[in-house]
Amino acid sequence: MTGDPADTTTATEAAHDSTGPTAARDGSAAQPGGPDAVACAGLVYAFGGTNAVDGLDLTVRPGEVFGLLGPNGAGKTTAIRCVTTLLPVPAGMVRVFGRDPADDRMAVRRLLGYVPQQLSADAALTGRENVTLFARVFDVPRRERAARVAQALAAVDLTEAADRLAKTYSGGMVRRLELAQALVSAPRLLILDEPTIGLDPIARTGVWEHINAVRTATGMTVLVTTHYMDEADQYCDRVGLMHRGRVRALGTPAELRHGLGERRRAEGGPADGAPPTLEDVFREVAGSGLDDSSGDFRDVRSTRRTAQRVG
Ligand SMILES: Nc1ncnc2c1ncn2[C@@H]1O[C@H](COP(=O)(O)OP(=O)(O)OP(=O)(O)O)[C@@H](O)[C@H]1O
Repeated sequence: MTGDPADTTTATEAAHDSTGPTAARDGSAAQPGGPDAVACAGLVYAFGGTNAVDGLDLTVRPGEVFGLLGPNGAGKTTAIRCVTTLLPVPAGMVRVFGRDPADDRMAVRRLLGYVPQQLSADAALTGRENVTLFARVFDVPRRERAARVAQALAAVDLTEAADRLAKTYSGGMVRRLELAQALVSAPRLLILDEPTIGLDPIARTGVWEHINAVRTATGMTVLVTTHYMDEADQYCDRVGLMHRGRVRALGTPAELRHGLGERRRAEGGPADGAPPTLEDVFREVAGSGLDDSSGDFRDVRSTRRTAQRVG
């Protein structure tokens, strides 16, 4: 995650960057022949003289769960911030369901729900109050609000805990509460930045199960960033392996793993060697560029901060 001022996302800001719950607002599950959920071509974003995103080409198809993978500092958060309109697009192209954020920022924002790495829930409010706040910010009609909030909380299994203060929640519950906040306005595209960072394995599974259940129930598109290759392998339809600002390999996890297996066989590798993992694929595409020096102090510090606040 970054250290720029835009990162100090408050609950209201995050609400602003997010959009809602259950069935997508316009009933839009994947539309055959419709525009891609996200399309980026040649996207570049620089901090000072360094290109954090360096010619990113990326397509997320309607209705899929797409994982953007990469180590600290790969440029995932910066790319996502361009898609969510939090950062301008200085060079290259970004479209969200065919819309250009530069033409109509608010129209793009209304299409998406965003759960940033930073805390977007208010510890001093109950779960229900937190989700209601987002429902108000996103203009969920007053007469529908209570039902929609209850529905979003139920979708993430927080009905029983809904009237407890968020500060009494576990890390996994906080993450699920943030998911409910993003779902309450029924977005077409749900964007999650490191949704499971800092969670224990059971809580991580719980978060993914809820993401998948919501996707199945609504057909919404999900774009998720993660460091965890095993999670992406298990839960994402397709993944993009990002390194130094660009996607270096793209496909379903199985395609990428099998492709590496084929290359190893063609090069005369041991026939009985362990089948490649997604992490092996990543190491291959990143080559010598993937080592302990990936990311800088800022990246590691922000990751730790995120892990601490949900842990
Ligand atoms: N505000 C900033 N000022 C200067 N450099 C920045 C800023 N934000 C990010 N960077 C740099 O841009 C690069 C990409 O950062 P970004 O946060 O997009 O990566 P990431 O893949 O999301 O990493 P993480 O998983 O740690 O969040 C890194 O080298 C980072 O240090």
